[in-house]
Amino acid sequence: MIEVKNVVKKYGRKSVLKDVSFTAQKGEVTCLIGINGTGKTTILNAIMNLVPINSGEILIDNQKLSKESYETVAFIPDTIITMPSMTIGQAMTFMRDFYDSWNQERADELLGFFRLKAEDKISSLSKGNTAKVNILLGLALDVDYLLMDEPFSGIDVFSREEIANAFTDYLVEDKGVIITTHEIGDVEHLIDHVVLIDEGTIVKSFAAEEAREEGKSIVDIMREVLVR
Ligand SMILES: Nc1ncnc2c1ncn2[C@@H]1O[C@H](COP(=O)(O)OP(=O)(O)OP(=O)(O)O)[C@@H](O)[C@H]1O
Repeated sequence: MIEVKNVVKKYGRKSVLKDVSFTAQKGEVTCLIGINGTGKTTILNAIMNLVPINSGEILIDNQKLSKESYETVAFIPDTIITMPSMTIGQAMTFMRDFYDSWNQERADELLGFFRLKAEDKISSLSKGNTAKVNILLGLALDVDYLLMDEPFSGIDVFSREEIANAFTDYLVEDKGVIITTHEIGDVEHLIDHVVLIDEGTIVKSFAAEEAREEGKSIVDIMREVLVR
């Protein structure tokens, strides 16, 4: 379980995260949802210790952040994470050489699943295929937790569906996944837990199943909570 407890982050005098607390369980997809600039990326950066926090605590499986706890987490930002001059195959080889947790069999499977070609150069890929490569590189790591910043942003509906299918497939297995998004629409069926964030504050946190049982979509609840 990843526990974010009472996290405060300021840039200068501006509070970007104001007492943020939530948990993300293994085996579940937790989605941080909020409009642009509301603090979602900052939360992922804080979990990865890429930005220092002012106060609060982040625990991964009850452990404070350490070299060991990081080996159980992979972070996929919303930008190209390998050298654009590489081919997909070269990027996979790079990852294999660099990470002990690289799972070549799963990587090959994902390549087929996303219908990507190993010989294609990363710089020549469409936005959707670039996102798929990022996701492939993250999902091929045998880690317990996967953090993904805006994996569906700006991607056409067909690619979004393919990516969503990878999440519901055995490929994600029992990983704990945290994704951020501002466009929930057609991917809401793959989400287990929703954390709504507005201006650096968690305004609601709920199981997606609860909403479904009440006959509401996540978008309905977002409207109720965020539109004032
Ligand atoms: N390095 C920085 N210095 C100053 N302010 C920053 C810095 N990084 C982020 N911010 C501010 O923190 C706030 C939250 O940014 P963050 O990127 O976490 O939001 P977000 O919800 O991920 O937005 P988006 O959906 O646009 O990616 C924004 O107001 C942003 O301008």
